[in-house]
Amino acid sequence: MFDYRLKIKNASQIVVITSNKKPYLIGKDMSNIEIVENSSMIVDNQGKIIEINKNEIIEEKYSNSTFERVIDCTGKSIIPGFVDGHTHPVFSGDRVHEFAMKLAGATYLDVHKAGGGIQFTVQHTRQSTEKELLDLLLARLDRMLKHGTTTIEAKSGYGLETETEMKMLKVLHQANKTHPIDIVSTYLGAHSIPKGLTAQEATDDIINNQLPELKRLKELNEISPSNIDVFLEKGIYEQEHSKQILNEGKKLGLNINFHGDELTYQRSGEIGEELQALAISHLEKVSEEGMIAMSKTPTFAVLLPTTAYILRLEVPPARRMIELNVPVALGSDFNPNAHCMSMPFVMNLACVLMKMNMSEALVAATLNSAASLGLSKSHGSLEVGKYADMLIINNQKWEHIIYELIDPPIQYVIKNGNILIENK
Ligand SMILES: N=CN[C@@H](CCC(=O)O)C(=O)O
Ligand SMILES: [Zn+2]
Repeated sequence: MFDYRLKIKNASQIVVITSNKKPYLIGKDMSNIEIVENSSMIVDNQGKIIEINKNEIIEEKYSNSTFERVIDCTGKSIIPGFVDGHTHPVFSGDRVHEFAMKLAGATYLDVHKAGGGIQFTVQHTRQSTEKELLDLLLARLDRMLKHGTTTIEAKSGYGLETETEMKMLKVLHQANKTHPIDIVSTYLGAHSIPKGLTAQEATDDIINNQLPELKRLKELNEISPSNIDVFLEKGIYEQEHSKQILNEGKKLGLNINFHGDELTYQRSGEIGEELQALAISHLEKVSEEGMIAMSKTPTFAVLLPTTAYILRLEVPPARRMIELNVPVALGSDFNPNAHCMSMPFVMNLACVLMKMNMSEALVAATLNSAASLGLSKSHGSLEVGKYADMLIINNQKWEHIIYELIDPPIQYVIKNGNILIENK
């Protein structure tokens, strides 16, 4: 047995984000991240950071200690592992044919109304076994890890009835036990109105059938959802039904974390404050009042620049949100519509399309996305007592993770102090 699991030495920069246990950053603080230069780090045998300090101090203090692994980070920089705040990774069947339709001019709702989109994925996912879905998910998690993601939020939502929704939550529960990526799961039975039902009938099914089964299986420890979600949208779950569903979930102890104001303005920010939502995703069409409401709760804005990019939509007003002190997080929105598993690409889009600066994008993809999942006590920054989830970048300057498009220089992916990916 070694004294410690890992020593990182001689890093040009360790981007700790913050060192005073702030649960998340807002406003100008998002641009002032903390970086410790010419530094080293010690990780204990539980995978937690016990010290980050200047090279000389660590060398002297731990000169008689033994380490399972030592990595010389001369000329390299270190950032926290990414926390992807919004994904839909459990599904079968791809939708590459719809990508062609959209390139030819079809909108998301055109495809949806023609029976494609979510409905297409629902048909395929209902037919897949738990094992098939788990295998697909594990392969996707491996790909996310290669891009530096160490924690994700992940939704159900391609079942729209009790059996398949619970199957998806079971798959997420199993994957969380077997895969190194930490998964925070979200119940999204209200992702679309199932074929043949009205919105009222679908709402009743969720409240009377799906949520009671969710409660039962959660008590049996077969599933572990932390959040409840709805797709609050015109012609899908509109305001009254969304509020009813979210409130029922809240009664079961789930955090409210929903899709809002994506294609049309639906008072999402205002509803978020009313229901004390933890997070709202998308927000392309949010109002000024909605943003002010979100800053009060506070409710995290989980922004998904891949959606606007793929669907050629307006981007959400990230700059105004930051000015108004709304806590801003980022997610890949990985799903069969926006097939993106790369948080470096998401951060690049956030900078180029939404005009965030690189520090803001990094905070949004680490500490703030962890906080949007209630995890920032243990994840999202490199602070003493937190898990050593981090990426070693093969460059002295951490910004290369955003600047180098497509193939950024991630040399190591480390989770709980264990080296999971080591590139030459
Ligand atoms: N907008 C709703 N849900 C997903 C898309 C899901 C799908 O098209 O399969 C999203 O966040 O973009
Ligand atoms: Zn989504």
